[in-house]
Amino acid sequence: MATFTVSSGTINSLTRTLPLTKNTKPHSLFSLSISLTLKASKFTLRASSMSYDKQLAAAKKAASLAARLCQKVQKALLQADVQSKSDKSPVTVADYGSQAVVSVVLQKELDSASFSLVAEEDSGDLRKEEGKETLQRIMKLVNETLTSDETYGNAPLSEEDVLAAIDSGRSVGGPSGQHWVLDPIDGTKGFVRGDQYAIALALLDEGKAVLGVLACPNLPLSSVASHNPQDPQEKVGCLFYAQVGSGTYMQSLDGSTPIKVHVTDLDNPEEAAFFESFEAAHSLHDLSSSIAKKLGVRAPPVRIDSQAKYGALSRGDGAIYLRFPHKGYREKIWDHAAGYLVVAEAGGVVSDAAGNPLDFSRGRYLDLHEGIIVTNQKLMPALLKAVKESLNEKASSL
Ligand SMILES: Nc1ncnc2c1ncn2[C@@H]1O[C@H](COP(=O)(O)O)[C@@H](OP(=O)(O)O)[C@H]1O
Ligand SMILES: [Mg+2]
Ligand SMILES: [Mg+2]
Ligand SMILES: [Mg+2]
Repeated sequence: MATFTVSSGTINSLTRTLPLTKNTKPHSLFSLSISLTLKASKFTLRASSMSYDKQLAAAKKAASLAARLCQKVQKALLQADVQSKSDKSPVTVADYGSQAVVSVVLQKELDSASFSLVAEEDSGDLRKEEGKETLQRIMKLVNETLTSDETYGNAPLSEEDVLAAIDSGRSVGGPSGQHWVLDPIDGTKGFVRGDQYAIALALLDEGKAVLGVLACPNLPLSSVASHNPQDPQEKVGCLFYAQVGSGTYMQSLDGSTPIKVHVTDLDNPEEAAFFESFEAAHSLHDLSSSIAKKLGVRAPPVRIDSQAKYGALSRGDGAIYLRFPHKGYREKIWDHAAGYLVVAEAGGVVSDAAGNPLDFSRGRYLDLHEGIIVTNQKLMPALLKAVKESLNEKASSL
């Protein structure tokens, strides 16, 4: 016989919402409690037995193929002369191409009838007369990438197919059903400089992140701090992935055996290294420096682009990630959903500056208090205190 356990808190909170009167008989309360117990148990069983293995395999394949496309474009971009480097079109080609590849792969691998994708790019500019040449280049690149995987055979996509694949990313997401969330190139500025960038893909189910995949083509497999750029194994890039309740894993982008990763267990903030955006326009470096000073952090900040920061933190390269955008900026869900789950499943904590969890259920934007802070459970109380003090000082100096 199966035995069910349900916390008394669940029953208490359920009974609180029921209309109990003076006339409610003890035996009816008893049967009510039994029926609630069974209902709650059914829910628990369903939630814990939910597996996203099939979606995870599809997401890893999609992100790895998109990474292959981006690597090719970045290589050509870095070899180009100065004049064509200032031309923004290679970046555009890679952004759109990556989005098209991920969309096509997910729809080929999974049930396309219920497919919903919330993604950064749309095809508006490509449908204009001046976008025609760029669209041709994207189509060629997407077809080359897809046929490099033998399972997709030789059925090239038309321009219309590519446009439709990009536009499937127009979903508005929300609190019900399943939605994929994609940033086809996160860290565009890093991509252009030849630095870090990521293909970030997450799955939301009923508003919660349940899968997170980060392909980081320029992130070394060993720690950011200790890696040896001469070692060819260091050049293959990393793939992080997490499924809710199953931990976070990392493998090389060329498919090495995955290893389970965990955030640092450091409890002394003085020894912590902290990450922030490379771009000062994306995060207030002065504010993070004031927070780090309060915590006694000795090392200088590690500034890298994209959600590669979440990946690096999930394996303990650093202990803290601070992100404080300038006033008025609204964060988008594709800039954080995948990174959030990669860190959370590796034992870390991600919250806004007031300690609230991130809420991915409200559509394309995240509504936040001030900024995003990430660290392990031991350091979070001290970090929250330092953040609060620094924000108060900043407010009183205005
Ligand atoms: N003024 C701003 N403040 C904060 N974030 C910004 C910003 N302008 C752009 N961004 C976001 O910062 C992301 C890059 O983050 P990071 O600084 O960690 O590399 C960008 O993602 P894209 O490169 O996908 O557009 C973009 O969404
Ligand atoms: Mg982004
Ligand atoms: Mg992007
Ligand atoms: Mg962008």
